[in-house]
Amino acid sequence: MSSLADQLAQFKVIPVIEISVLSSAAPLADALMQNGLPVAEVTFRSDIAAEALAAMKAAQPELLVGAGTVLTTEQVDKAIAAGADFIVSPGFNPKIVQYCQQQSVAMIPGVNSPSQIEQVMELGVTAIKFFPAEATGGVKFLKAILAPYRNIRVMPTGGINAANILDYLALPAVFACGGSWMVDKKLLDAGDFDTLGKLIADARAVVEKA
Ligand SMILES: O=C(O)C(=O)C[C@H](O)[C@H](O)COP(=O)(O)O
Repeated sequence: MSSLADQLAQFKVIPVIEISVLSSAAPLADALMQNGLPVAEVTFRSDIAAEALAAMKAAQPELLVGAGTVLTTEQVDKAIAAGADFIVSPGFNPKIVQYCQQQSVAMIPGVNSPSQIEQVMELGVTAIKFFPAEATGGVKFLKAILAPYRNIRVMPTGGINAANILDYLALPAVFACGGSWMVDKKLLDAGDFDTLGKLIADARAVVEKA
């Protein structure tokens, strides 16, 4: 089976979603499928994240759905039970990385320094999230910290949008970027799936140029 990074690389942009209204989950899954971006990272920032993730999988079983903002092993259990295809964390918590390895679920920890990169490498991790990408120093900083490391693949997230995503995707180590601009929370909570559908299709069109 191909690695998680290889699977995510086909989409180039991963919608990072915060769902607060459970009834939005299924139509959002439909909008992602219908507009050419069949992938999602559902953040555990909301209380209903696990239910929303399960509802998205139930509506569109082909959708690749990860759990984001996973901060505890209990959340890993919840995400797996809900049908998560992968786990993402904003930071590097060795306990969570090792727990995911024991559970055989693919996991991408967040890092933003050379020391953290070396610590994740120690655990056999080869795909990392660079978070918060723009606030940490953007493409220039990422290029500089990656220079010494050969086998690391990166998913920058945080402050990425249609105007800067191609600069990140131009780096050979970057397999995809996380971004929330095409799954805007206000539109989601208001149930405006027409506008969301257009934003999703536009995001897909932008990364096609990479
Ligand atoms: O919670 C996490 O683990 C995240 O990665 C969430 C990020 O902060 C954003 O939701 C994505 O960043 P933006 O595209 O700037 O909105």
